[in-house]
Amino acid sequence: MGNVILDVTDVNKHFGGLQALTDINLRVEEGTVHAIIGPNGAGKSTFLNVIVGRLTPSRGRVLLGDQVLTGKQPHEINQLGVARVFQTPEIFPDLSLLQNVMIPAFAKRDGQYECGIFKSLFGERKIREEAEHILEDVGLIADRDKIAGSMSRGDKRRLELAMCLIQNPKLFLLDEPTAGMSRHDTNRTIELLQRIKQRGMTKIIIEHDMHVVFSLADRISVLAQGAIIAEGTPEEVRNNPKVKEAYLGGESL
Ligand SMILES: Nc1ncnc2c1ncn2[C@@H]1O[C@H](COP(=O)(O)OP(=O)(O)OP(=O)(O)O)[C@@H](O)[C@H]1O
Repeated sequence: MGNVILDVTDVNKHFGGLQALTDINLRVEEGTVHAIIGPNGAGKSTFLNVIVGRLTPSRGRVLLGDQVLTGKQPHEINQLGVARVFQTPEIFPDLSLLQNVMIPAFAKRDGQYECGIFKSLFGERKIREEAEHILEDVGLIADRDKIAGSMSRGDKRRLELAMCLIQNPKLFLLDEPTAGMSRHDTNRTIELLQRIKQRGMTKIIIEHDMHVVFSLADRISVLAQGAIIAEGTPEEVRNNPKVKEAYLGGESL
């Protein structure tokens, strides 16, 4: 294995009596796309929430490079280079698309969202140019002055991708990036993610759509009832009988 960027050791999470994650061990190699799949309620979102600091594990440790993430606040983890797109896009609905993409760049420069935009305008032009470049990349440049809240759901999700990309994260977490999208928008998003894959950004992607998973993933981990039941290349996972069993009692992927 090359450089490990994310190293998860023995992570457990319970909610009261419910064991949502059991002894999760996962290593993600720098520059790869690692998919996490599994039936509804398997623990996928819980796992992402542990990585980004929204949930504290009951036991275990998460490292980004040599930095310990466990116990840090979400904004601290974000500052260390972890960005995430959510199932429901988290955007600033009253601002333009361009402003939406510029804000995380100011926040990264100034250390926090709250005061970033009001701080010195030094570097603003550079940030604007970068934001425009990224809007072009995600196919939204023609709409840069539109109000974000007025865009379609698919466009909002692409906007949120752009807001993460401008941070140039070390690790990019995508929670069902194509959920609710038309086939056309899904394919555009796959193309976009393939393009950004070439830049070498490490990604973890949670996805139910196997077309998306098999188009993008270098490796796949399969979660079922809070435990990893299989891990390997897409071909290995596709042919694993335990995985077929976890999905609807043997139906093939
Ligand atoms: N905050 C919480 N409090 C209590 N139980 C929770 C909480 N969050 C998740 N759970 C439970 O933990 C289990 C794992 O949920 P999680 O949302 O991580 O699964 P998932 O694999 O992401 O599912 P889906 O594919 O449906 O999004 C479920 O049984 C869920 O009900």
